[in-house]
Amino acid sequence: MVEQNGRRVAGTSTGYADIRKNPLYEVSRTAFGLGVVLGIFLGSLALVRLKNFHLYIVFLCLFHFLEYYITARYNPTKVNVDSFLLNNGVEYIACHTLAILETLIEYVYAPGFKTGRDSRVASVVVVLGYVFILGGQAARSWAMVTASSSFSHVLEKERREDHILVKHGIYRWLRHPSYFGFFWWALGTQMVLLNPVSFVLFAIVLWRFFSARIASEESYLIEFFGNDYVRYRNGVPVRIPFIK
Ligand SMILES: C[S@@+](CC[C@H](N)C(=O)[O-])C[C@H]1O[C@@H](n2cnc3c(N)ncnc32)[C@H](O)[C@@H]1O
Repeated sequence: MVEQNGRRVAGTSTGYADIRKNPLYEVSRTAFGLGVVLGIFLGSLALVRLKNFHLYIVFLCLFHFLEYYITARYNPTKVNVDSFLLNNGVEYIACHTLAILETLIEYVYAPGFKTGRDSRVASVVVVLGYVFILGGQAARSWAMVTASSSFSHVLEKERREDHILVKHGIYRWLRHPSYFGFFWWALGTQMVLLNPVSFVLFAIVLWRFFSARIASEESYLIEFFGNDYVRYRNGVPVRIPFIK
């Protein structure tokens, strides 16, 4: 934290964003685009039957906006246009495209099922889905704020000077809170959409991804922090099923 015009500003304590990696026209265009899509889907909510689909798009826009915003605010030296995570790999785009297709196709053939009005079980799944989305987003954002300059969207393979082992805040209860948040957030999106096929697909793709990612991330963290990290790893769970 540093003082700026009498205000405590968290982000600037670690330096300034590199303007060359954050072309203003591109950042403003992307943020504007996300805002427009969010506005259209939120604004038309009252007019449509498929409300959960509209809310899914709203939460998707909010997620991508927050990825950039929190990085810019709390980790400014690492922020760049990719921090929106809109280019989050082919699998990510394919999964969301399939999820949208599944929603629309099933809506055509089983509109009652898709709107969740057919059964009590469906209503419970949808409510639980919103809990996962909100809880997952909160965990991810909180992790990014807590870890600040130790957080990076790209896996660090060499230790930087300002990289400290984070064990406080949400990291006290969860070893990989941003992955935990993303995992449950993404499953929550498929629950509110009542997408059985995409739910299974998301679970498999995300589990495989995070299982491999955590294994390689932890081998670097042990290299960086030695026994401190081993002790931390032994005491704090991940809370993604079947990942120790
Ligand atoms: C995308 S961030 C994810 C952080 C963490 N895995 C999580 O889910 O909140 C990846 C970077 O965070 C760093 N990292 C992960 N856990 C850390 C911790 N407890 N303290 C400091 N850095 C950590 C890794 O070195 C990696 O470069």
